[in-house]
Amino acid sequence: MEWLMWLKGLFRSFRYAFAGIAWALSSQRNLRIHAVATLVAVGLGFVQGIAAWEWCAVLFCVALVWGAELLNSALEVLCDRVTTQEDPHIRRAKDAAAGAVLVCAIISVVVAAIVFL
Ligand SMILES: Nc1ncnc2c1ncn2[C@@H]1O[C@H](COP(=O)(O)OP(=O)(O)OP(=O)(O)O)[C@@H](O)[C@H]1O
Repeated sequence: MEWLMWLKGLFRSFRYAFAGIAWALSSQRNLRIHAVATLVAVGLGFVQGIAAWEWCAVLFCVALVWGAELLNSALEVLCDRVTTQEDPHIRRAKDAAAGAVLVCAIISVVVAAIVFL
């Protein structure tokens, strides 16, 4: 029955992860923008009948941006738990995390232009 406990633990960690995504989607405006961009990119992919390597590039960018935004959201929550007072360290941490999202988003726009235009 050890494998059953292992499976239960696995499903529990999936549930936590989905809860994190649901929370971020409901509270983070930028993630909802990424969700719309993802639907547009996947829709365009089907309409244009893009090649397998183009799907790989598009889906990699989708994962990159969603991952960066989710980590950015996690960091924002932690920062706000530390302090909501003006603090230069918090500002740098939040700005750097936002910068990571921006880099991923810019690269994704370039990849989308290469694949779809
Ligand atoms: N406690 C703080 N001390 C100093 N600067 C802060 C603090 N909290 C936020 N900031 C500044 O405000 C910016 C926006 O922070 P905020 O927590 O409002 O994120 P947000 O607007 O939800 O960002 P995002 O659009 O990336 O989700 C930060 O990048 C940082 O420059």
